Amino acid sequence: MKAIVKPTRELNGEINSLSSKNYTTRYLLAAALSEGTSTIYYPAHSEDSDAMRRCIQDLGAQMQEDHEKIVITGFGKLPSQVKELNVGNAGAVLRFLMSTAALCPEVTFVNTYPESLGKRPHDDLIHALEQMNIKVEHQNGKLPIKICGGNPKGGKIQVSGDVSSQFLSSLLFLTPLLEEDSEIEVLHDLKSKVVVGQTLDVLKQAGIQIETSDDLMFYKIPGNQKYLPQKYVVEGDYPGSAAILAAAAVTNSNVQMLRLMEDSKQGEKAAVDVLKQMGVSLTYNQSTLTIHGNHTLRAGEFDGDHFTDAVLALVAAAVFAEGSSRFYNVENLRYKECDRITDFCSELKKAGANVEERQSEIIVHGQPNGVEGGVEINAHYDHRVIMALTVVGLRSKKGLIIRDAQHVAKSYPQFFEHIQSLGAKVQLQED
Ligand SMILES: O=C(O)C1=C[C@@H](OP(=O)(O)O)[C@@H](O)[C@H](O)C1
Ligand SMILES: C=C(OP(=O)(O)O)C(=O)O
Repeated sequence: MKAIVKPTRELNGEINSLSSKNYTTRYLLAAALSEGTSTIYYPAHSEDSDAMRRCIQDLGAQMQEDHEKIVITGFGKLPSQVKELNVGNAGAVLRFLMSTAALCPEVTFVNTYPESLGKRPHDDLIHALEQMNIKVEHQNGKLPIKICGGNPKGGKIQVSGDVSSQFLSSLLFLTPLLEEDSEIEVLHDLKSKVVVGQTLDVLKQAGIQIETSDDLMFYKIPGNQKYLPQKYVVEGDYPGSAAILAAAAVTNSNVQMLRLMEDSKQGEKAAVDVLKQMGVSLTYNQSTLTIHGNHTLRAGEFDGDHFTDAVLALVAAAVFAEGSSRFYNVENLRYKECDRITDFCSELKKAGANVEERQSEIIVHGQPNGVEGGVEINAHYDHRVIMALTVVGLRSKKGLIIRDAQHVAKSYPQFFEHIQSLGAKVQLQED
C-alpha cells in the first residue's frame, strides 16, 4: 500500500487514542503466566499485540474477546509443549517469550521478517538464558532461534542492558516462577530504562514481588511466586499518539486526544514536554490532551533515551523548527525495525530535510519554510518511519509518497484513518 501525503495546513478535531501496545503485551503475558482467569479491558489491536495473543494461545492460554475486553485463562508455569512460535515482526514479543519458552522442552522462533526482526541482535538475552540451564541455538545471535529449556534455573544472572531493555524485562517475567530465588545484575548501561518501569508496574499489579535498586541495575526476585489472576485496564498509547501530536505541532491545529493519562509511566509521555519546550501549547484536562499548533517551533536539545519510541516523530517536528536540534543518547535506535538513525536520516534527506547523523545522535537543522518533498519514501518495514515521514509530508511543498505504508499496522493500524479524520490530506492506494 502507498500513502500519498499532500501538504496540509490545518488539523482539527478529536481522537480516541489507541491503546498502549507496551501495556497490552505485558498484561497479556502476565495473564498467560497466571493459573487463573484475568480480564484485560481495552487491549490494543495491532500486529505486535496480535502476535502476543497468538503466541500465548499457542502456548496454551484460553481466551475470549469482545469489543471491550479479553478474558484469559493462563497456563501458569506449565505451557503446552509447542514446537514453533511466530512473533511476526514484534521485537518485544520475541524477547519476552524467549524466556517463557524455556518452560517448554524445545521451541523454535521462526524468521518471517528476515529484512527487519531477522536482522536484530538478541545475543545479550541468549547469554543470560545460557546462565540459567537453557540451551539456545541461534544464527549469530539472530533468528531463527531454538530455545531448549524444560528446567530453567534461577540464581545469579547477569544481563547487558546497553542494546535493549527488553532482555531484562524478559528475565523479570520468568524468574519469579522458578524454584530458586534469583538476582539479576544489569551490566554496562540500561537503555530505554523508563520502559522497565512499565514491566515492574505490571508485575506488581500481578502480585509479583521484586526488590529493585534505585538505579534499576540490580534486582532480587524470590522464586516460587504465582502470577495472580487480575483485572487490568489498558491506558492510551503515547508512542503512537506522539506522531499525531507531532503532526499537530507542525500545522495550525486544535486537536484533542482522549485517554492519555497525565501521570502515565510511559516514557514517551515526554513527547508532551519536548513539544512544550519547542514552543507548542499542550494542556491536559483530566485525561484529554489538547494541542494547539501555530506553525511555529523552536529547536532544542533532548536526551532521546527517555522517549525511545517517540524520537522519530519528534525529529520530524524539529525538521520545521527555527534553529538546530539535537537528539542524543539514541544509539539503540539502530537496532529497531530498521536502523532508525541511518535509514531514517536517508529518507528525511530524500524529502529535503537537513539532518546529520552521528553514532548515537540525530542533528536537525530546521527549515521553518518547509521541505521540498515530491519523492517516494522507503518505509524500511518501520511503522515509526512511516508515521514520522507522514508528519514531514504534511509540511512539504510537493507532498510525499510513502511506499509499503501497510507496515504502520505493526503498532497503529488506524493511524491514517485518525489523521485523515483531523483533515490531513492523505490518500491510500493499494499497489
Ligand atoms: O519493552 C518494551 O515493550 C519496549 C521497549 C523498547 O525497546 P528497547 O528496550 O529495545 O529500546 C521500545 O523501543 C519497544 O518499542 C518496546
Ligand atoms: C521498536 C518497537 O517495537 P519492538 O522492539 O517491540 O519491535 C517499536 O514499537 O517502535
